[in-house]
Amino acid sequence: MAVEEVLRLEGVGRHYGDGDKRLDILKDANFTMRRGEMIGLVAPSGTGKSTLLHLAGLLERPDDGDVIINDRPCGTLADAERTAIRRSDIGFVYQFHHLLPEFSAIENVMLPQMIAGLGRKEAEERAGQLLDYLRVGHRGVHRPAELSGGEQQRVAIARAVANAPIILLADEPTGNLDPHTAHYVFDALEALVRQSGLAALIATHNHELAARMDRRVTLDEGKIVEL
Ligand SMILES: Nc1ncnc2c1ncn2[C@@H]1O[C@H](COP(=O)(O)OP(=O)(O)OP(=O)(O)O)[C@@H](O)[C@H]1O
Repeated sequence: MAVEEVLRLEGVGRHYGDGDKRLDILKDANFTMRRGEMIGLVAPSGTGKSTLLHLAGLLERPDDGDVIINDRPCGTLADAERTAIRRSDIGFVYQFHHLLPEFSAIENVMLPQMIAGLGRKEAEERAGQLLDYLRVGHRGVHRPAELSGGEQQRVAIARAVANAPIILLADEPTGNLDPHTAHYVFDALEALVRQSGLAALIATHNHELAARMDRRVTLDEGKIVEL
């Protein structure tokens, strides 16, 4: 694997159900993502975008082939090892923020760092910097319910990168926002990805946002195809 490659799907197959009910979502799917790349995943509903993100993020295992992260084949690793790689190397952003409602914005960004072993002071400092960078620092003491949709998503992005992952996987991160806010949140996400050198795979139905990414891929009969 070339040095800058951070993620590779090699001959990945994934199906649900068996017999008459078998649904092949991915079939011999191949894909490579390099450091610093921002890739749009644009495909019709139900074709397997979330499945692909779950496989790439080690939340699901492929039925065939392998997912290789930073040179490490992950398909047959034990659950504990997959969880460790997921925690250190991968950040997730979803359509809905999934922030913990009983914690403040800054605490939501501190928690993954403290779970990873960082002290409270250091975690708070990094969380504050990230929230400032995403222009939501002034809302740090507020709980998610007190924030706007765009602010909630910016906090969720800060949380996703809190442990400095190498890969960011996002499933419709602006899908729940009005067009203006979607652009604003995407601007913040893009700036962060560009500044940190992360590799990002972002599923979106928004063609304008997809056009701003370095590459676009789609799913076609179980294959990952460049657009
Ligand atoms: N656990 C499961 N068991 C059976 N079928 C499933 C399961 N998970 C997903 N599917 C099916 O696999 C297909 C792909 O689902 P997936 O959620 O990956 O699509 P998607 O492209 O992300 O869709 P959307 O854009 O609507 O979110 C769908 O037809 C879905 O119904």
